[in-house]
Amino acid sequence: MTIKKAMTIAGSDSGGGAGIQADLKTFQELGVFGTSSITAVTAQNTLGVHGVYPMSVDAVEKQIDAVASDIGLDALKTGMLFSTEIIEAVAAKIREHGFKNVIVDPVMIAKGGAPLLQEEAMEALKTKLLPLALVVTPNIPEAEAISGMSIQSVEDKKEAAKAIASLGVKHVLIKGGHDEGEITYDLLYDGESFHTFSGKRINTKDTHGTGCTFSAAMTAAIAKGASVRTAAETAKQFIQAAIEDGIHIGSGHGPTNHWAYRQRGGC
Ligand SMILES: Nc1ncnc2c1ncn2[C@@H]1O[C@H](COP(=O)(O)OP(=O)(O)O)[C@@H](O)[C@H]1O
Ligand SMILES: Cc1ncc(COP(=O)(O)O)c(N)n1
Repeated sequence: MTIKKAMTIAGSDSGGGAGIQADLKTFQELGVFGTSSITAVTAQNTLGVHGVYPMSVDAVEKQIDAVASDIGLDALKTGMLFSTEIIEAVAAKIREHGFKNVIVDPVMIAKGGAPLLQEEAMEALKTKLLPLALVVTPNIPEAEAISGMSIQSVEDKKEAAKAIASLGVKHVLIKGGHDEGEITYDLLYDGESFHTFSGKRINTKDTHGTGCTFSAAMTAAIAKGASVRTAAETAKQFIQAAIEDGIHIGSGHGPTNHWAYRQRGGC
């Protein structure tokens, strides 16, 4: 049996619901061996972010090199990258090692409002990292920030997806968690056509780490050889199960249930 491998380059969430922790749990549940390069340590729980401690560029680079030179990877995702320097270092390492299946989750702000990406780092994200990505998975505020457009309708979402694709990323998946309505719609643009993934919106406050979990599930599926579209379908099912079968941890915005998808028979 050949084990497929995925790497996450992201921040650590001490509360276990988002960041590196969410990514590794998701990789594990989908049968993929997970590795990591930690970009920042956050002191975080379900009530919010209590501290952000970025790693040095050297530490981020060495973690990537250590994994690449020995273990290798079939896909990699990025999450919280925090600064221009870290983004530039990660982009350079992606090019140096020739990593192909790169999924960028452009994490900017935690649900409680704490910044996880410095404002001035947006330019490096757009010009250095996105051109190397197979997929980028912004939520609606992130898609607005990257495209510079306001998103009020499905047509706006499509225009924003096209604008983001023009930065050089092959697939744009705009997540619909921040929309309103009984159904969530996630929109995938592959440079030619649009495809929508929908699910029942769950009325819950426990959505901490949904974006990280979604992009990690896509990364695991792509590591196993799925197309971007099939990977998005898997990720949608994974996150739907994880939100529906909530585990109610902590007194604020709790994490989702990473076991749920496999317990329902997915793998
Ligand atoms: N309340 C909810 N019920 C069902 N699905 C949700 C809910 N909130 C978010 N999702 C789904 O979770 C995934 C992450 O979405 P989103 O919340 O937009 O990302 P982020 O965590 O990056 O802000 C998407 O597939 C979205 O449709
Ligand atoms: C270390 C870290 N990375 C990412 C997020 C975003 O979480 P979400 O997926 O809920 O937007 C977070 N809160 N903390």
